[in-house]
Amino acid sequence: MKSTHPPLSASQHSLVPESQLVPGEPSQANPSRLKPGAQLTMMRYLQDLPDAEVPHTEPVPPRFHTGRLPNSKAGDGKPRLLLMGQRRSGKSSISSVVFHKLPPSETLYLETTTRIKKESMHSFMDFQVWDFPGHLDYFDPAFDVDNIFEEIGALIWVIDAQDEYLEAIMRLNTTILNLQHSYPNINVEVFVHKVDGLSEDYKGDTFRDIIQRVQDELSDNGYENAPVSFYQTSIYDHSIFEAFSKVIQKLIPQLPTLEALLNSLCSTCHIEKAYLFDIMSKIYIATDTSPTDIGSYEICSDYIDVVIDVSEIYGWPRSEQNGDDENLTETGNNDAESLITMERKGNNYLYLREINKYLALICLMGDDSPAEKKAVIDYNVGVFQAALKQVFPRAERDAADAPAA
Ligand SMILES: Nc1nc2c(ncn2[C@@H]2O[C@H](COP(=O)(O)OP(=O)(O)OP(=O)(O)O)[C@@H](O)[C@H]2O)c(=O)[nH]1
Repeated sequence: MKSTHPPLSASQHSLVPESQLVPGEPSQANPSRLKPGAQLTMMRYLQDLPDAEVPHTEPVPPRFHTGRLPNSKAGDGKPRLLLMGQRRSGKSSISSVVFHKLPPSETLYLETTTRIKKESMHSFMDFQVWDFPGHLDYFDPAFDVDNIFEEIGALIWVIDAQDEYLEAIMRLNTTILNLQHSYPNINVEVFVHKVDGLSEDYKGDTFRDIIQRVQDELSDNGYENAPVSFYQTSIYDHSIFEAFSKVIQKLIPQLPTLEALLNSLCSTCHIEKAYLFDIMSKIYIATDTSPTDIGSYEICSDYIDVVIDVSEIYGWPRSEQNGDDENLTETGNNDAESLITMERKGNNYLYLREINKYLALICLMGDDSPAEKKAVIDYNVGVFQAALKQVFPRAERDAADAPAA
């Protein structure tokens, strides 16, 4: 079938770079609404300003995604996530729900953690999750602080929003200040947790109050730019997965490349939103740069569950071959089990394609994406998959080495 759509290319950009815009001339995409006279007066006014405010040009270090692990000495690409916070704030529940698929209601029976629980996760990248008991003071001289913080990717601090949180904030502030001193690059991710039990108004107020208290303390100590982020989370909805997705994304050096590839795929195939999911945890490791809403994430995440359930019943052992180009099938997908489904859900088409053992691509398409385009989408997703192989060669190799599922 011949198609008029060009194949996907990572270097496709249709936007005019900002540097090519002539200053003072309205761009075609955004024509000035000022009349020529008014524009002239404004130009003169700006030129005549004796002391126009000059923006601060000192290079600001990247606060969030740095393209490398914030604190990995060994550089082995195995980040460590630390879960810390007060007792009963929900740390073990989070780890069990996200990484072990424990139904949220069963976290009621989890026992309190008494010693540091270390778990290794093997997925598209290997990482460790360390669950800390709530009562420990990690900066006590009895602890080897370097051993704990030396190679971490992110510190996730869990605050129970349904409980008194002042003490939790005090401990968080002390921890951040200590870290700023010795390990300023560690991402601190604050989960304002258990928000499911709060009314909308109270939830917003609590969230703002916590942010304000932490930021005030940091700026009082001269750390305005500390890499601290805040999320509202609950294990009873998708918010915990979405928050974890954002935490993990900051640890993926290839993120900008993945986003560029997904952007190209979306514009080439008229896809509204594309997510690259880690199948095991349902964390999305990248999405295109169009605005994300929790609704589309929820649809995609539920869809993965359905596909996994169905493939457990009707799946087949994947090929052990590491598909060379000449062996590729028409869909370009010979080396991993592939599952393609188009389904109408509301006004959307959903498209899922297993990219390798660990990753699945899910695309949301609007009403204007008729099923006839599927061949083009298949082709472009095949190209995307080939590009991904170069970005994540390790994941592909492991997928091929691993015993058939
Ligand atoms: N409502 C609500 N309850 C939660 C949530 N997450 C955890 N919980 C409950 O909080 C309680 C404590 O959870 P744990 O995971 O044991 O807390 P922890 O921080 O690991 O506690 P320690 O091991 O003592 O440090 C459990 O009863 C969970 O069911 C949440 O998102 N919403």
